[in-house]
Amino acid sequence: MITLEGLSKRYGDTLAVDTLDLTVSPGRVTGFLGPNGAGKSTTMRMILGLDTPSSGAALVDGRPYAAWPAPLTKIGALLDAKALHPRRSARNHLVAMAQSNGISVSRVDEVLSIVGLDSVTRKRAGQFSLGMGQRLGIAGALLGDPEVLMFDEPVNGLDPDGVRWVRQLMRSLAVEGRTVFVSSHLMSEMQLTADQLVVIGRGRLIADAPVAEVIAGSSRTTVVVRLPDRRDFAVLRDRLVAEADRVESAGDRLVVTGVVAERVGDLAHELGVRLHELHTERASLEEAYMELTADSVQYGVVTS
Ligand SMILES: Nc1ncnc2c1ncn2[C@@H]1O[C@H](COP(=O)(O)OP(=O)(O)OP(=O)(O)O)[C@@H](O)[C@H]1O
Repeated sequence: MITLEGLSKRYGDTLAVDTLDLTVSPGRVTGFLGPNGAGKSTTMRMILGLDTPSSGAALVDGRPYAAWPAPLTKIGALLDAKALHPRRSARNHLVAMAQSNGISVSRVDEVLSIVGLDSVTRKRAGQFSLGMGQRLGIAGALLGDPEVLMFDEPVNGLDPDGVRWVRQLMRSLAVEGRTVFVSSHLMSEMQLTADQLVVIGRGRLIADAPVAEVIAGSSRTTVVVRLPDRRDFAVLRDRLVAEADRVESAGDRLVVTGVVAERVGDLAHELGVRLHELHTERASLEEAYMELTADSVQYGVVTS
């Protein structure tokens, strides 16, 4: 489990992270989203003790990262895939990490095989492609068989096969009961991978909810009702106007925002009106995300 308690970080005039309170729970993949400059990397660096909070605390299973005697066995992370010694081989890079945390060398070969780098273990890390570097970084995160895993943009530079592999890996780590905290700008990928979403903007928490809830909360998620009878149509429309956020008429259809399909069905039943169709059109995660973060985009393009 990762716990943030009033976590803040100030760099000069910039409040990069602003009093974040958050629990990232085990057994699920938690997506960490936010526009450029929102404070995601800074938050992750503080969790790993690479940056000192200006106030508040970032705890891994109740203790700061540095308080764990062999931290790699508690939390594994991929932050910057390029942070490698360029002349060291993939294997030697991992052996050095293992030795500093009392991890057996046999585990190095195990993780190289898990990430599909067994054929290039002697190749220098400096000659790796971006995708191979990402795989090596993921191998490093898995090295200590930790309960908590954190990945900053793990699919960056991976081909479609690699992207799918990372998705399956994250899912299986969560199924094993681990805490998986992953940042990404790829909304379609997050929609497939994450169970829970944490969205921040300008360092502040905007949302912490299951993916389905974030999507359901979007104004682009609508309920569509089709009624064959004009009088029924008017009766249901007038009733919905009283409790929905928006009701639009489109031919023999009503398009309703802010009321779930179950409620529309119950109302139709109560009013004795006949329906020929009732379904929900869900927003994509990207649409829901854009709406949530519209006010916190630091480098957005101004349109009129
Ligand atoms: N070492 C630093 N010194 C000064 N300012 C910094 C430093 N690191 C980050 N910042 C600032 O803090 C804010 C948050 O940056 P951060 O990199 O954490 O955002 P992010 O959400 O990870 O962004 P991205 O999606 O672009 O990676 C930004 O305004 C950034 O310019």
